[in-house]
Amino acid sequence: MTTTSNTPASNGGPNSNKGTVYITPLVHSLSLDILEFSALSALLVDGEGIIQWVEPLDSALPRAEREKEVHRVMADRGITSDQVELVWLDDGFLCPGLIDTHTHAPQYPNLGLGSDLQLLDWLERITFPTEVKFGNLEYAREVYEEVIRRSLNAGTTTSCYYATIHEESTKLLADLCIHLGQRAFVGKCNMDRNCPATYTEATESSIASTEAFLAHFDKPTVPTYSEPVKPSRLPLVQPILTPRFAISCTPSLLSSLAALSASRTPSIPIQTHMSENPLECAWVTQMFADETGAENWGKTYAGVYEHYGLLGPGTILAHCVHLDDEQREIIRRTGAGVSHCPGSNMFLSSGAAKIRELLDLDIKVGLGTDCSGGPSIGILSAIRSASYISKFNSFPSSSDLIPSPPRTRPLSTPNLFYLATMGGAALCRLEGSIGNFLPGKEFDALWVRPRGPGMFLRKGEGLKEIFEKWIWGGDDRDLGAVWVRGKRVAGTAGKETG
Ligand SMILES: O=c1[nH]c(=O)c2nc[nH]c2[nH]1
Ligand SMILES: [Zn+2]
Repeated sequence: MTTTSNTPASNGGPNSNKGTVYITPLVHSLSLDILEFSALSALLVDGEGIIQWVEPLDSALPRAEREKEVHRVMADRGITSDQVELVWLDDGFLCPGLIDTHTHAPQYPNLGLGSDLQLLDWLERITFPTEVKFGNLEYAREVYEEVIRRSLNAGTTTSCYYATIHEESTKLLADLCIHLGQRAFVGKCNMDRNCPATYTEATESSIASTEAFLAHFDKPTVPTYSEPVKPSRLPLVQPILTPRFAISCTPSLLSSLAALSASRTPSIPIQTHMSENPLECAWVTQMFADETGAENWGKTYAGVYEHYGLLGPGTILAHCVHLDDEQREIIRRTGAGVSHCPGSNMFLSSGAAKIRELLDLDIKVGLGTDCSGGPSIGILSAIRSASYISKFNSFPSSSDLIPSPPRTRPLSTPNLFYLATMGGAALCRLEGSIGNFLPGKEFDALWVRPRGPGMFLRKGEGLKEIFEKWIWGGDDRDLGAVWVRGKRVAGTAGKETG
Protein backbone atom coordinates (compact mmCIF):
# COMPACT_ATOMS: atom_id res chain seq x y z
CA MET A 1 0.00 0.00 0.00
CA THR A 2 1.19 3.45 -0.81
CA THR A 3 1.13 5.74 2.20
CA THR A 4 0.10 9.25 1.47
CA SER A 5 1.20 12.00 3.77
CA ASN A 6 2.00 15.67 3.81
CA THR A 7 4.19 15.72 6.91
CA PRO A 8 7.63 14.29 6.22
CA ALA A 9 8.56 11.72 8.85
CA SER A 10 11.10 12.91 11.37
CA ASN A 11 13.11 9.74 11.09
CA GLY A 12 12.58 8.65 7.48
CA GLY A 13 15.50 8.33 5.13
CA PRO A 14 18.54 6.14 5.07
CA ASN A 15 17.62 4.06 8.07
CA SER A 16 14.27 3.01 6.66
CA ASN A 17 14.92 1.13 3.46
CA LYS A 18 11.79 2.47 1.82
CA GLY A 19 12.16 5.15 -0.79
CA THR A 20 10.08 8.32 -0.79
CA VAL A 21 8.38 9.99 -3.72
CA TYR A 22 7.94 13.70 -3.04
CA ILE A 23 5.25 15.33 -5.15
CA THR A 24 6.05 18.98 -5.07
CA PRO A 25 6.89 22.19 -6.89
CA LEU A 26 10.66 22.61 -6.97
CA VAL A 27 13.32 25.22 -7.60
CA HIS A 28 17.00 24.55 -8.21
CA SER A 29 20.00 25.94 -10.08
CA LEU A 30 21.23 24.39 -13.29
CA SER A 31 23.97 26.97 -13.76
CA LEU A 32 24.98 30.45 -12.59
CA ASP A 33 22.26 32.02 -14.71
CA ILE A 34 19.66 29.28 -14.98
CA LEU A 35 17.28 28.76 -12.11
CA GLU A 36 14.78 26.05 -12.94
CA PHE A 37 11.20 26.28 -11.64
CA SER A 38 8.98 23.23 -11.88
CA ALA A 39 5.34 23.85 -10.97
CA LEU A 40 5.00 20.19 -9.98
CA SER A 41 7.38 17.24 -10.06
CA ALA A 42 7.69 13.77 -8.60
CA LEU A 43 11.11 13.16 -7.10
CA LEU A 44 12.17 9.73 -5.85
CA VAL A 45 14.70 9.56 -3.03
CA ASP A 46 15.83 6.01 -2.32
CA GLY A 47 16.37 4.50 1.12
CA GLU A 48 20.03 5.60 1.03
CA GLY A 49 19.10 9.26 0.51
CA ILE A 50 20.03 9.35 -3.18
CA ILE A 51 17.81 11.06 -5.77
CA GLN A 52 16.89 8.39 -8.30
CA TRP A 53 14.73 10.39 -10.68
CA VAL A 54 12.76 13.60 -11.08
CA GLU A 55 9.74 13.73 -13.38
CA PRO A 56 7.73 16.85 -14.18
CA LEU A 57 3.97 16.44 -13.70
CA ASP A 58 1.04 18.35 -15.09
CA SER A 59 0.19 20.81 -12.31
CA ALA A 60 -3.12 21.76 -13.95
CA LEU A 61 -4.65 18.33 -13.30
CA PRO A 62 -6.99 17.82 -10.35
CA ARG A 63 -5.33 16.04 -7.44
CA ALA A 64 -6.89 12.63 -8.12
CA GLU A 65 -5.62 12.76 -11.71
CA ARG A 66 -2.20 13.85 -10.55
CA GLU A 67 -2.04 10.85 -8.26
CA LYS A 68 -2.80 8.58 -11.21
CA GLU A 69 -0.04 10.29 -13.15
CA VAL A 70 2.40 9.68 -10.28
CA HIS A 71 1.51 5.98 -10.34
CA ARG A 72 1.96 5.88 -14.09
CA VAL A 73 5.42 7.47 -13.75
CA MET A 74 6.31 4.96 -11.02
CA ALA A 75 5.08 2.03 -13.12
CA ASP A 76 7.19 3.27 -16.06
CA ARG A 77 10.18 3.22 -13.73
CA GLY A 78 9.37 -0.24 -12.39
CA ILE A 79 8.51 1.02 -8.88
CA THR A 80 5.70 -0.69 -7.04
CA SER A 81 3.54 1.09 -4.50
CA ASP A 82 4.79 -0.94 -1.56
CA GLN A 83 8.39 0.13 -2.23
CA VAL A 84 7.79 3.80 -1.56
CA GLU A 85 5.96 6.31 0.53
CA LEU A 86 4.22 9.14 -1.31
CA VAL A 87 4.61 12.55 0.32
CA TRP A 88 2.67 15.51 -1.03
CA LEU A 89 4.39 18.84 -0.43
CA ASP A 90 2.19 20.94 -2.66
CA ASP A 91 1.79 23.86 -0.26
CA GLY A 92 5.24 25.34 -0.82
CA PHE A 93 8.22 24.03 -2.76
CA LEU A 94 11.44 22.04 -2.46
CA CYS A 95 14.83 23.58 -3.03
CA PRO A 96 18.39 22.35 -2.36
CA GLY A 97 19.87 22.87 1.10
CA LEU A 98 21.95 26.01 1.64
CA ILE A 99 25.73 25.80 1.93
CA ASP A 100 27.70 27.98 4.34
CA THR A 101 31.25 27.92 3.04
CA HIS A 102 32.80 29.88 5.90
CA THR A 103 31.80 30.21 9.52
CA HIS A 104 33.32 30.07 13.01
CA ALA A 105 31.36 27.86 15.43
CA PRO A 106 33.16 29.15 18.57
CA GLN A 107 32.33 32.76 17.73
CA TYR A 108 28.59 32.11 18.04
CA PRO A 109 28.42 33.57 21.59
CA ASN A 110 29.64 36.88 20.11
CA LEU A 111 27.02 37.32 17.37
CA GLY A 112 26.30 41.03 17.04
CA LEU A 113 29.26 42.27 19.13
CA GLY A 114 31.85 44.71 17.84
CA SER A 115 30.24 46.43 14.86
CA ASP A 116 32.25 49.58 15.50
CA LEU A 117 35.57 47.71 15.27
CA GLN A 118 37.66 46.60 12.33
CA LEU A 119 39.24 43.19 11.90
CA LEU A 120 42.48 43.39 13.90
CA ASP A 121 41.00 45.18 16.93
CA TRP A 122 37.91 42.98 16.77
CA LEU A 123 40.10 39.84 16.88
CA GLU A 124 42.02 41.08 19.88
CA ARG A 125 39.14 42.52 21.90
CA ILE A 126 36.17 40.33 21.03
CA THR A 127 37.20 37.13 19.29
CA PHE A 128 40.34 35.68 20.86
CA PRO A 129 39.02 36.07 24.44
CA THR A 130 35.95 34.02 23.47
CA GLU A 131 37.74 31.35 21.45
CA VAL A 132 40.18 30.61 24.26
CA LYS A 133 37.27 29.28 26.36
CA PHE A 134 36.88 26.27 24.09
CA GLY A 135 39.60 24.43 25.96
CA ASN A 136 36.67 23.59 28.25
CA LEU A 137 34.75 20.67 26.73
CA GLU A 138 31.52 21.28 28.60
CA TYR A 139 31.37 24.86 27.43
CA ALA A 140 32.22 23.74 23.88
CA ARG A 141 29.47 21.13 23.88
CA GLU A 142 26.85 23.62 24.99
CA VAL A 143 27.78 26.20 22.35
CA TYR A 144 28.47 23.80 19.48
CA GLU A 145 25.18 21.94 19.87
CA GLU A 146 23.28 25.19 19.68
CA VAL A 147 25.24 26.44 16.67
CA ILE A 148 24.57 23.28 14.69
CA ARG A 149 20.88 23.15 15.58
CA ARG A 150 20.39 26.79 14.78
CA SER A 151 22.14 26.62 11.44
CA LEU A 152 20.20 23.48 10.45
CA ASN A 153 16.99 25.29 11.38
CA ALA A 154 18.07 28.15 9.13
CA GLY A 155 18.40 25.69 6.21
CA THR A 156 22.18 25.18 6.21
CA THR A 157 22.68 21.56 5.23
CA THR A 158 26.45 21.88 4.71
CA SER A 159 28.75 24.06 6.77
CA CYS A 160 32.50 24.76 6.67
CA TYR A 161 33.44 25.34 10.28
CA TYR A 162 36.48 26.94 11.78
CA ALA A 163 36.86 25.68 15.36
CA THR A 164 39.65 26.78 17.73
CA ILE A 165 43.20 25.59 18.38
CA HIS A 166 41.86 22.98 20.84
CA GLU A 167 42.06 19.44 19.50
CA GLU A 168 39.51 17.79 21.78
CA SER A 169 36.75 20.32 21.41
CA THR A 170 37.30 20.40 17.66
CA LYS A 171 36.81 16.63 17.57
CA LEU A 172 33.67 17.20 19.59
CA LEU A 173 32.39 19.68 17.01
CA ALA A 174 32.90 17.10 14.26
CA ASP A 175 31.16 14.39 16.30
CA LEU A 176 28.22 16.68 17.03
CA CYS A 177 27.78 17.47 13.32
CA ILE A 178 27.61 13.75 12.62
CA HIS A 179 25.27 13.17 15.52
CA LEU A 180 22.89 16.01 14.57
CA GLY A 181 23.09 15.15 10.87
CA GLN A 182 24.75 18.23 9.37
CA ARG A 183 27.14 17.74 6.47
CA ALA A 184 30.29 19.62 7.40
CA PHE A 185 33.96 20.37 7.03
CA VAL A 186 35.55 20.95 10.41
CA GLY A 187 38.95 22.53 10.97
CA LYS A 188 41.24 22.69 13.97
CA CYS A 189 42.54 26.23 13.80
CA ASN A 190 46.31 26.66 13.48
CA MET A 191 48.06 29.76 14.85
CA ASP A 192 51.61 29.99 16.16
CA ARG A 193 52.31 33.75 16.25
CA ASN A 194 50.78 37.19 16.69
CA CYS A 195 48.10 35.93 19.02
CA PRO A 196 47.61 36.24 22.80
CA ALA A 197 50.00 34.21 24.97
CA THR A 198 47.04 32.25 26.33
CA TYR A 199 45.73 31.44 22.89
CA THR A 200 48.60 30.26 20.74
CA GLU A 201 50.52 27.05 20.05
CA ALA A 202 54.06 26.02 19.19
CA THR A 203 54.58 25.08 15.55
CA GLU A 204 55.35 21.42 16.25
CA SER A 205 52.40 20.92 18.57
CA SER A 206 50.10 22.69 16.15
CA ILE A 207 51.04 20.16 13.48
CA ALA A 208 50.97 17.21 15.87
CA SER A 209 47.49 18.01 17.11
CA THR A 210 46.30 18.59 13.54
CA GLU A 211 47.55 15.11 12.65
CA ALA A 212 45.78 13.69 15.69
CA PHE A 213 42.63 15.51 14.61
CA LEU A 214 42.88 13.96 11.13
CA ALA A 215 43.36 10.52 12.69
CA HIS A 216 40.03 10.96 14.50
CA PHE A 217 38.33 10.67 11.09
CA ASP A 218 40.30 7.59 10.10
CA LYS A 219 38.82 5.47 12.86
CA PRO A 220 36.43 2.86 11.49
CA THR A 221 33.70 4.17 13.74
CA VAL A 222 33.50 7.27 15.83
CA PRO A 223 31.24 6.67 18.85
CA THR A 224 28.60 9.19 17.82
CA TYR A 225 28.29 8.12 14.19
CA SER A 226 24.55 7.70 13.82
CA GLU A 227 24.67 5.67 10.64
CA PRO A 228 27.25 3.52 8.89
CA VAL A 229 29.11 5.31 6.14
CA LYS A 230 29.02 3.53 2.78
CA PRO A 231 32.56 3.18 1.48
CA SER A 232 31.47 4.51 -1.91
CA ARG A 233 30.27 7.77 -0.45
CA LEU A 234 32.13 10.66 1.03
CA PRO A 235 31.81 10.83 4.79
CA LEU A 236 29.20 13.25 6.03
CA VAL A 237 31.80 15.18 8.00
CA GLN A 238 35.34 15.74 6.76
CA PRO A 239 38.40 17.47 8.22
CA ILE A 240 39.74 20.64 6.64
CA LEU A 241 43.14 22.22 7.36
CA THR A 242 42.70 25.67 8.86
CA PRO A 243 45.67 28.05 9.07
CA ARG A 244 43.86 31.04 10.59
CA PHE A 245 45.45 33.66 8.30
CA ALA A 246 48.95 34.55 7.17
CA ILE A 247 49.47 36.93 10.11
CA SER A 248 49.02 34.22 12.72
CA CYS A 249 51.12 31.51 11.01
CA THR A 250 54.88 31.22 10.66
CA PRO A 251 56.34 30.18 7.30
CA SER A 252 57.19 26.82 8.82
CA LEU A 253 53.58 26.24 9.93
CA LEU A 254 52.22 27.28 6.53
CA SER A 255 54.51 24.95 4.61
CA SER A 256 53.94 22.02 7.00
CA LEU A 257 50.18 22.36 6.54
CA ALA A 258 50.60 22.50 2.77
CA ALA A 259 52.65 19.29 2.90
CA LEU A 260 50.01 17.65 5.07
CA SER A 261 47.33 18.61 2.59
CA ALA A 262 49.31 17.16 -0.31
CA SER A 263 50.08 13.95 1.57
CA ARG A 264 46.67 12.49 0.66
CA THR A 265 44.78 11.94 -2.57
CA PRO A 266 42.60 13.83 -3.07
CA SER A 267 44.38 16.51 -1.11
CA ILE A 268 43.00 17.43 2.29
CA PRO A 269 41.00 20.63 1.78
CA ILE A 270 42.28 23.89 3.22
CA GLN A 271 40.39 26.95 4.45
CA THR A 272 41.88 30.27 5.42
CA HIS A 273 41.22 34.03 5.31
CA MET A 274 42.67 36.26 2.64
CA SER A 275 42.68 39.97 1.71
CA GLU A 276 39.87 40.94 4.05
CA ASN A 277 40.96 44.26 5.53
CA PRO A 278 43.43 46.93 4.30
CA LEU A 279 45.54 46.94 7.50
CA GLU A 280 45.71 43.16 7.47
CA CYS A 281 46.86 43.13 3.83
CA ALA A 282 49.56 45.71 4.51
CA TRP A 283 50.81 43.77 7.53
CA VAL A 284 51.04 40.51 5.58
CA THR A 285 53.10 41.86 2.72
CA GLN A 286 55.33 43.86 5.08
CA MET A 287 55.88 40.90 7.39
CA PHE A 288 56.82 38.40 4.69
CA ALA A 289 59.03 40.90 2.87
CA ASP A 290 60.91 41.71 6.09
CA GLU A 291 61.34 38.10 7.11
CA THR A 292 62.24 36.40 3.93
CA GLY A 293 63.43 39.19 1.67
CA ALA A 294 60.63 37.84 -0.48
CA GLU A 295 60.86 38.58 -4.10
CA ASN A 296 57.82 38.96 -6.27
CA TRP A 297 55.73 36.39 -4.49
CA GLY A 298 55.76 38.35 -1.24
CA LYS A 299 54.23 41.44 -2.77
CA THR A 300 50.69 40.09 -2.58
CA TYR A 301 48.67 38.11 -0.06
CA ALA A 302 47.78 35.48 -2.67
CA GLY A 303 51.44 35.30 -3.66
CA VAL A 304 52.39 34.43 -0.06
CA TYR A 305 49.86 31.61 0.13
CA GLU A 306 50.87 30.28 -3.28
CA HIS A 307 54.55 30.38 -2.33
CA TYR A 308 53.92 28.20 0.71
CA GLY A 309 51.88 25.70 -1.34
CA LEU A 310 48.47 26.46 0.14
CA LEU A 311 46.53 27.23 -3.02
CA GLY A 312 44.86 24.51 -5.08
CA PRO A 313 41.43 23.22 -6.10
CA GLY A 314 40.67 22.22 -2.50
CA THR A 315 41.37 25.68 -1.02
CA ILE A 316 38.61 27.94 0.26
CA LEU A 317 39.69 31.56 0.65
CA ALA A 318 37.35 33.57 2.85
CA HIS A 319 36.71 37.22 1.92
CA CYS A 320 39.05 38.27 -0.95
CA VAL A 321 37.76 41.82 -0.72
CA HIS A 322 40.99 43.58 -1.72
CA LEU A 323 42.31 41.86 -4.82
CA ASP A 324 44.25 43.21 -7.76
CA ASP A 325 44.51 41.54 -11.18
CA GLU A 326 47.63 39.67 -10.14
CA GLN A 327 45.93 38.07 -7.13
CA ARG A 328 42.82 37.20 -9.13
CA GLU A 329 45.09 35.52 -11.68
CA ILE A 330 46.83 33.50 -8.93
CA ILE A 331 43.47 32.32 -7.61
CA ARG A 332 42.27 31.42 -11.10
CA ARG A 333 45.48 29.64 -12.06
CA THR A 334 45.67 27.55 -8.90
CA GLY A 335 41.97 26.57 -9.00
CA ALA A 336 41.32 27.88 -5.48
CA GLY A 337 37.90 29.38 -4.74
CA VAL A 338 36.40 32.20 -2.73
CA SER A 339 33.91 32.26 0.12
CA HIS A 340 32.14 35.59 -0.16
CA CYS A 341 31.09 36.79 3.31
CA PRO A 342 29.18 40.01 2.61
CA GLY A 343 27.53 40.37 6.03
CA SER A 344 30.92 40.23 7.72
CA ASN A 345 32.51 42.59 5.21
CA MET A 346 29.91 45.23 6.05
CA PHE A 347 29.79 44.52 9.81
CA LEU A 348 33.58 44.88 10.20
CA SER A 349 33.83 47.68 7.60
CA SER A 350 36.22 45.57 5.54
CA GLY A 351 35.09 46.65 2.06
CA ALA A 352 32.93 45.62 -0.86
CA ALA A 353 34.17 42.45 -2.59
CA LYS A 354 33.93 42.46 -6.40
CA ILE A 355 32.23 39.15 -6.95
CA ARG A 356 31.17 39.69 -10.55
CA GLU A 357 34.83 40.07 -11.54
CA LEU A 358 35.64 36.69 -9.96
CA LEU A 359 32.70 35.00 -11.66
CA ASP A 360 33.71 36.46 -15.01
CA LEU A 361 37.07 34.72 -14.55
CA ASP A 362 35.34 31.39 -13.76
CA ILE A 363 36.68 31.47 -10.21
CA LYS A 364 34.58 29.31 -7.88
CA VAL A 365 32.51 31.38 -5.42
CA GLY A 366 30.23 30.35 -2.55
CA LEU A 367 28.62 32.29 0.28
CA GLY A 368 29.64 32.40 3.92
CA THR A 369 28.06 33.82 7.05
CA ASP A 370 31.43 34.21 8.81
CA CYS A 371 29.74 34.12 12.20
CA SER A 372 30.52 36.29 14.16
CA GLY A 373 32.36 38.68 11.84
CA GLY A 374 28.93 38.53 10.23
CA PRO A 375 26.02 39.04 12.61
CA SER A 376 23.74 36.32 11.20
CA ILE A 377 23.97 32.56 11.17
CA GLY A 378 21.77 32.06 8.08
CA ILE A 379 22.63 32.01 4.40
CA LEU A 380 19.41 33.83 3.43
CA SER A 381 20.93 36.85 5.10
CA ALA A 382 24.19 36.33 3.16
CA ILE A 383 22.19 36.18 -0.10
CA ARG A 384 20.61 39.53 0.67
CA SER A 385 23.84 41.23 1.71
CA ALA A 386 25.62 39.84 -1.37
CA SER A 387 22.94 41.39 -3.52
CA TYR A 388 23.18 44.79 -1.85
CA ILE A 389 26.97 44.88 -2.14
CA SER A 390 26.81 43.91 -5.79
CA LYS A 391 24.27 46.67 -6.41
CA PHE A 392 26.49 49.13 -4.59
CA ASN A 393 29.39 48.03 -6.82
CA SER A 394 27.22 48.63 -9.87
CA PHE A 395 26.25 52.21 -9.05
CA PRO A 396 27.95 54.97 -10.98
CA SER A 397 30.07 57.08 -8.66
CA SER A 398 28.04 59.74 -6.85
CA SER A 399 29.93 62.57 -8.55
CA ASP A 400 28.53 61.51 -11.94
CA LEU A 401 25.81 64.01 -12.73
CA ILE A 402 25.31 62.55 -16.17
CA PRO A 403 23.95 58.97 -16.09
CA SER A 404 26.68 56.54 -17.03
CA PRO A 405 26.51 52.80 -17.67
CA PRO A 406 26.62 50.60 -14.57
CA ARG A 407 30.15 49.71 -13.49
CA THR A 408 29.42 45.99 -13.13
CA ARG A 409 26.29 43.91 -13.45
CA PRO A 410 24.75 43.29 -10.03
CA LEU A 411 24.16 39.69 -8.97
CA SER A 412 20.72 38.50 -10.09
CA THR A 413 18.47 36.28 -7.99
CA PRO A 414 19.48 33.19 -10.07
CA ASN A 415 23.16 34.16 -9.54
CA LEU A 416 22.66 34.53 -5.80
CA PHE A 417 20.81 31.26 -5.36
CA TYR A 418 23.49 29.48 -7.39
CA LEU A 419 26.19 30.87 -5.06
CA ALA A 420 24.19 29.67 -2.03
CA THR A 421 23.83 26.12 -3.38
CA MET A 422 25.78 24.91 -6.45
CA GLY A 423 28.52 27.52 -6.08
CA GLY A 424 29.11 26.43 -2.50
CA ALA A 425 29.04 22.76 -3.53
CA ALA A 426 31.70 23.36 -6.19
CA LEU A 427 33.83 25.34 -3.75
CA CYS A 428 33.73 22.34 -1.39
CA ARG A 429 34.43 19.92 -4.27
CA LEU A 430 31.00 18.37 -3.66
CA GLU A 431 29.32 19.43 -6.90
CA GLY A 432 28.90 15.78 -7.91
CA SER A 433 27.05 14.99 -4.66
CA ILE A 434 24.92 17.98 -3.66
CA GLY A 435 23.80 21.47 -4.74
CA ASN A 436 20.80 20.67 -6.95
CA PHE A 437 18.34 17.88 -7.70
CA LEU A 438 20.06 16.05 -10.53
CA PRO A 439 19.57 12.27 -10.27
CA GLY A 440 22.45 10.54 -8.53
CA LYS A 441 22.99 13.36 -6.04
CA GLU A 442 22.27 13.09 -2.34
CA PHE A 443 19.00 14.59 -1.14
CA ASP A 444 20.04 17.66 0.88
CA ALA A 445 16.89 19.73 0.65
CA LEU A 446 14.51 22.25 2.16
CA TRP A 447 10.75 22.18 2.10
CA VAL A 448 9.92 25.88 2.00
CA ARG A 449 6.38 26.32 3.21
CA PRO A 450 5.92 30.04 3.61
CA ARG A 451 3.83 31.06 6.56
CA GLY A 452 0.52 32.82 6.45
CA PRO A 453 -1.62 33.84 3.50
CA GLY A 454 -0.92 37.54 3.80
CA MET A 455 2.61 37.73 2.51
CA PHE A 456 2.85 34.69 0.34
CA LEU A 457 -0.38 33.46 -1.10
CA ARG A 458 -1.83 36.33 -3.06
CA LYS A 459 -4.07 35.25 -5.90
CA GLY A 460 -2.44 34.79 -9.25
CA GLU A 461 1.08 34.49 -7.87
CA GLY A 462 3.08 31.56 -9.06
CA LEU A 463 6.08 29.62 -7.82
CA LYS A 464 8.56 32.26 -8.98
CA GLU A 465 6.88 34.98 -6.90
CA ILE A 466 6.62 32.76 -3.82
CA PHE A 467 10.30 31.80 -4.18
CA GLU A 468 11.36 35.44 -4.50
CA LYS A 469 9.31 36.48 -1.49
CA TRP A 470 10.97 33.77 0.57
CA ILE A 471 14.47 34.70 -0.59
CA TRP A 472 13.98 38.37 0.21
CA GLY A 473 11.59 38.26 3.17
CA GLY A 474 11.44 34.73 4.58
CA ASP A 475 13.18 33.08 7.51
CA ASP A 476 13.54 29.87 9.55
CA ARG A 477 9.81 29.77 10.31
CA ASP A 478 9.13 29.07 6.65
CA LEU A 479 11.08 25.81 6.60
CA GLY A 480 8.71 22.87 6.98
CA ALA A 481 11.53 20.33 6.74
CA VAL A 482 15.29 20.17 6.26
CA TRP A 483 16.90 16.97 4.99
CA VAL A 484 20.52 15.94 4.77
CA ARG A 485 21.30 12.81 2.78
CA GLY A 486 17.56 12.01 2.74
CA LYS A 487 17.19 12.15 6.50
CA ARG A 488 15.05 14.82 8.09
CA VAL A 489 17.19 16.87 10.50
CA ALA A 490 15.13 20.03 11.17
CA GLY A 491 12.02 21.97 10.22
CA THR A 492 8.73 23.11 11.68
CA ALA A 493 6.29 20.62 10.10
CA GLY A 494 4.55 18.50 12.69
CA LYS A 495 5.74 20.86 15.44
CA GLU A 496 3.05 23.50 15.04
CA THR A 497 1.36 24.61 18.25
CA GLY A 498 -2.20 25.81 18.78
O1 LIG B 1 36.48 37.45 9.60
C1 LIG B 1 37.45 36.97 10.19
N1 LIG B 1 37.26 36.25 11.32
C2 LIG B 1 38.28 35.70 12.01
O2 LIG B 1 38.06 35.04 13.02
C3 LIG B 1 39.58 35.92 11.49
N2 LIG B 1 40.79 35.53 11.89
C4 LIG B 1 41.66 36.03 11.00
N3 LIG B 1 41.03 36.74 10.04
C5 LIG B 1 39.73 36.69 10.33
N4 LIG B 1 38.68 37.20 9.70
ZN1 LIG C 1 36.20 34.06 9.16
